[in-house]
Formats: sequence, C-alpha cells, structure tokens
Amino acid sequence: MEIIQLGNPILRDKAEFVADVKDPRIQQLIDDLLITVKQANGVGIAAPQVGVSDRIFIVASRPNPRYPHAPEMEPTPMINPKILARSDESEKGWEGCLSIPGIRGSVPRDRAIEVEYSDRYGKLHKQELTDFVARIFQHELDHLDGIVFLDRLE
Ligand SMILES: O=C(NO)N[C@@H](Cc1ccccc1)C(=O)O
Ligand SMILES: [Zn+2]
Repeated sequence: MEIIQLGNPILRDKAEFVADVKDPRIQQLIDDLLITVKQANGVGIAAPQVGVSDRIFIVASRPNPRYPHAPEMEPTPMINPKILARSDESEKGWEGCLSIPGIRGSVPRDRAIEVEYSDRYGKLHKQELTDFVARIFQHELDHLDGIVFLDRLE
C-alpha cells in the first residue's frame, strides 16, 4: 500500500458540526475524501486526516490485502455522524490508520451500534451497523473527536 500524503492530519482536535451539507466547499471535500480513500486503498477516512476539522467521514469497506474479510459496500459519506446506541458486547480486532503508517494494533470495539448521520444530500439516515463496518464507523468517529486507535489499544 503506497502511503498517500494525506495533507497535514489534524489528529487531536474536536471537529466542527457541519451546518450546511449543500455548501459547495463541503461537497468538494466529500469528493476529495472519496478519491483519497480509494487512492490509499483504505476502508475509511475522516476529514481531519486531510487537514479539515469538519464532522465528515467516508465508510468504504471492501476486501483488500489488509482486510480480506471486509464486506463490500458503496463508499458512504457520513456527515454529523453519531452513535445512538451500543451493544454490550465488544470485540477485539486489528486496526491501522492511514495517518499513522506502519503500526497496527488490536482494538476493542462495540460489535453492534445504532448510528445516525446525514448523507451528502442532507437526508438523515438511522442504521444498525455490525462487525467490521461498525468498527470502521467507530474508528472514523474517534477521528472527529481527536482520538486515534493507539489510544484504545488493549
Ligand atoms: O485511518 C483510516 N481511517 O481513519 N483508515 C483505515 C481505517 C480502518 C478502520 C478500522 C479498521 C481498519 C482500518 C484503513 O486502513 O483504511
Ligand atoms: Zn484512522
């Protein structure tokens, strides 16, 4: 996996709520993130990783050499995401971070979460996510709150 220079990542700030999803700057940022996560062969990416402190990330699970069991899904921009409910069981799993190259670790995550987010058209979604996709969501949501996976290593 070549390391794409992801701008100067902001890893310790709390990202700002997006007031107007239809703002052309936000739409451009979403397009940039979709391209970047594909170029980086990643399964997720958050705006702070490209130096923008907005509450936006992309969940883009798909099988790749690092995560061969990852389910295939349409890359999904999630704006102002939040977790509404968590399962009580958590599960450990390997994670890496595009902003922290070369390090992987075992991170406990909730196995199932109920989430809410706005899509890029401003439509609100409420969904249950499980397993690896739930893991990516939690990893990306952490980035919006200045947390990285190293902070959660067992
Ligand atoms: O660093 C990021 N996203 O912030 N990208 C990681 C995301 C990730 C998340 C959870 C488990 C494995 C991997 C990637 O390798 O695509
Ligand atoms: Zn990351």
